[in-house]
Amino acid sequence: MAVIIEIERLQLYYGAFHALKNVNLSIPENNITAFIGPSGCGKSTLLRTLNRMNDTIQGVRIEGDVTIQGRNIYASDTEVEFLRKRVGMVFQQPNPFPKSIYDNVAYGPRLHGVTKKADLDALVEQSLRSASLWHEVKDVLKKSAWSLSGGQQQRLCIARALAVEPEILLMDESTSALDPISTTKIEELTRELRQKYTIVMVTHNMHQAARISDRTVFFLNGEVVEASETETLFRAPVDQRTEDYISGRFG
Ligand SMILES: Nc1ncnc2c1ncn2[C@@H]1O[C@H](COP(=O)(O)OP(=O)(O)OP(=O)(O)O)[C@@H](O)[C@H]1O
Repeated sequence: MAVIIEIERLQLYYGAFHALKNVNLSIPENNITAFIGPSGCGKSTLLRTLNRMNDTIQGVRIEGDVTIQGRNIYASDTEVEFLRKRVGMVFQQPNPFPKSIYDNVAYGPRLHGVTKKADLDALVEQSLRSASLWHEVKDVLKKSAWSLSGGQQQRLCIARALAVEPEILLMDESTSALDPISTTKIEELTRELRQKYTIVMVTHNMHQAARISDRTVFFLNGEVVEASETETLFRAPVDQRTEDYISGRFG
């Protein structure tokens, strides 16, 4: 399977605090990769290095390489705006803009220069369809995004991320604020999306990783302890620390 993201010798410091320690990881294309591990082990930090969201945090220092399709995203000539178009992100709390449903989805394409109404209409419909939301909102596109339920808002945020046609979608605990039915919908949607996108997700919920991911990476104290096929990691972990974590002995 083709590797789309290669992380090599990655170190990340928040000031004096060493948050990621020599991370080496290959992430395959059109797969769901889940990051699991106890609170504070560096899962979200690593996720944020993949679209340079840590750049906005003061005092962060990064060493090592992250390459996406062979290009080092920390090279000085990387256009961060373009990188974030290719690597979209969905957060823990649904965060639609205080705009209409339509304008939320059209926001990114407009920013990237799409102005024709017919083109925007097509992109909005296609993105909402991909996020399994079209049928619920097609007659109320002018309504405020804030009028939607939490689960619908999160699918709208997924549609908004997809509207700029990314290759990679980062999901940071994207279901943890949702009820079980909305969670199931997003899990099913994530499985569908992987046919077209590479998905990297952080989850607190081991069962969720086991249910939907293809590969799982277990972190502890800023280090990768074990990374393998999800089925293997949960059935026959190699490292004792992985075994202790997945069997609920800590975390
Ligand atoms: N902006 C920041 N400044 C300083 N330290 C930070 C910052 N963000 C995270 N950290 C620290 O880095 C470590 C890793 O945090 P991170 O949020 O990546 O962990 P996590 O595994 O995603 O945790 P959780 O599951 O609780 O979200 C933690 O010790 C955290 O306190």
